[in-house]
Amino acid sequence: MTKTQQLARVHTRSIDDPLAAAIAPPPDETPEQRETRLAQEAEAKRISDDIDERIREERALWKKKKGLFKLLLLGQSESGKSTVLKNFQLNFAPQAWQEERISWRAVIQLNLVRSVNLILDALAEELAASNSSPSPIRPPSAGRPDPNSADSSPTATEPSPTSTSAPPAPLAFTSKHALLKLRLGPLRQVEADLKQRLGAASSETDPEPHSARSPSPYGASDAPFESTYAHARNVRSQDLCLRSGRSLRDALFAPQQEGGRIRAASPVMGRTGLDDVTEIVAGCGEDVRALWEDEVVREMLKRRKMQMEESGGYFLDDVERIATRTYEPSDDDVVRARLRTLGVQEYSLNFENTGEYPGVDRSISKEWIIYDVGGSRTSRAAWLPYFEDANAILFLAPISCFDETLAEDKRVNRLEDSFILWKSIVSSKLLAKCIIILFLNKYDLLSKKLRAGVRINKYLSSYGDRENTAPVLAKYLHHKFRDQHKDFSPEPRSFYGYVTSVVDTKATSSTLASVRDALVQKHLHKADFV
Ligand SMILES: Nc1nc2c(ncn2[C@@H]2O[C@H](COP(=O)(O)OP(=O)(O)OP(=O)(O)O)[C@@H](O)[C@H]2O)c(=O)[nH]1
Ligand SMILES: [Mg+2]
Repeated sequence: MTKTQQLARVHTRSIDDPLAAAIAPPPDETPEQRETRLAQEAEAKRISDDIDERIREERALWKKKKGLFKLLLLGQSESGKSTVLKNFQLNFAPQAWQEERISWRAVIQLNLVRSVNLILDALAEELAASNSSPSPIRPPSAGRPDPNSADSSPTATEPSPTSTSAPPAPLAFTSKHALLKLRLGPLRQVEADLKQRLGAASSETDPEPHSARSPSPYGASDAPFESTYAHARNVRSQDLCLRSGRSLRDALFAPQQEGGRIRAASPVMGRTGLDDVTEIVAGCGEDVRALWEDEVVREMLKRRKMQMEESGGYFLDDVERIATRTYEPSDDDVVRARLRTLGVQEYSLNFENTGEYPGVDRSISKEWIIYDVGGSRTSRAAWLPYFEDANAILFLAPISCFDETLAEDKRVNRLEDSFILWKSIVSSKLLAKCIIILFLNKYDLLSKKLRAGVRINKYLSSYGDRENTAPVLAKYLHHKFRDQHKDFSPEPRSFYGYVTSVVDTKATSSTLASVRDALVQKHLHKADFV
């Protein structure tokens, strides 16, 4: 057959066969175009093979996971779920923990910088207000003590704002404060760049759309999953997806989402690279310390009720250690670092160097799957699909929050929200066979708050005139949660309740050891009888 006859046959076939026609190269293709086309086809095939391979891997993993012990961490946002996950790794997979510790540096830097910028925002407002008032800012030497010198305090020469009912004296800002604000200006760009690098999880909240709210926070149903489930269409897709990670870093550092596709957190930053960030933060260390230790700034924060020490990712007291060029996070830093969880994060915990339980299936004693979830109200619809498969639930109720409201809905008291969630979990038929463990968390913050004079019965009238102390409130709440567990569980089951401060890694270590023992024993016991 001649070349012309061959071409004619190809042409005829392509007319007969629309698929062949669609994929046939253009008749007038140049050698360069052909090269580009072949390269594109090879790349498309590589991507397709990759996807097939990933599907095969996922299937194999899923088969393997079917027999594994699955623990679900549940509770409202900022209750301490991810902190518990970190404690699990610190205790039971220390080698993996050490390998990943350094990756937390950017999160800790962001936590520190975010706190500084919050203070600077407040300072900027105050300075703008005092500039427009009749008594403008004074230079530090204008007859007033330097607020930074050890033996002087602006409040020492002024009546205390709380001692009389008269309006408090204006805050004694000086040009030093304006200068600090100016010199710490670069931290705004650092915050923006770190946020860009770490993705959506690095922003604290996304408020619920008003349209998703009923007049009462939970409507008539009293079931947080159902009411939020109904609003699932309003939820951003990233709040509903599962991200699995074999490492803690993968599980906690949520990748960014773009048009439904997951993109790994970019190693390339905005205007400042990671080393530049460390450099800038180190350069600002001295000024951050001066700002944080300044008496006028402290008074300003007090008047504005900004309790920096109680917010997640509090590192201001550690600025001297963190704002250095050679900073490496300690175990405690990583445990205290705050990064919001988006969607559901799957983490596979391989117990290193821990004793086997004699006669116990290796899958229960050596490897668990832990699901860490985003706790904000809009994220809760994503929990439901994991209920069916869960062997155990660890529920966190932060008990220091009796006088606080949810970040996503200021009308809802946080303790009340925890009770409603707890009730719906213990009464869920899907979870009837699940072992449920309760952590009454943030006991350290509760003690601090009560020592500072906050009255419990002002927020919790049922508390009556019981002693206004942390042990008494913890016991009171323990009984309340236990009673709900007893009254609403679809079938009788044991109650495990612990009072915890999960940022205290030493105390948490022994709690987790007994939790693990209880879970393994209970799981086996149940397996014998089903
Ligand atoms: N002082 C103190 N801080 C705690 C305790 N538990 C958690 N925290 C801090 O509270 C913040 C929130 O904790 P996370 O573990 O991130 O909370 P979460 O439940 O995972 O929150 P979401 O991911 O938003 O659902 C972090 O900065 C923790 O360090 C505690 O017992 N005491
Ligand atoms: Mg979390």
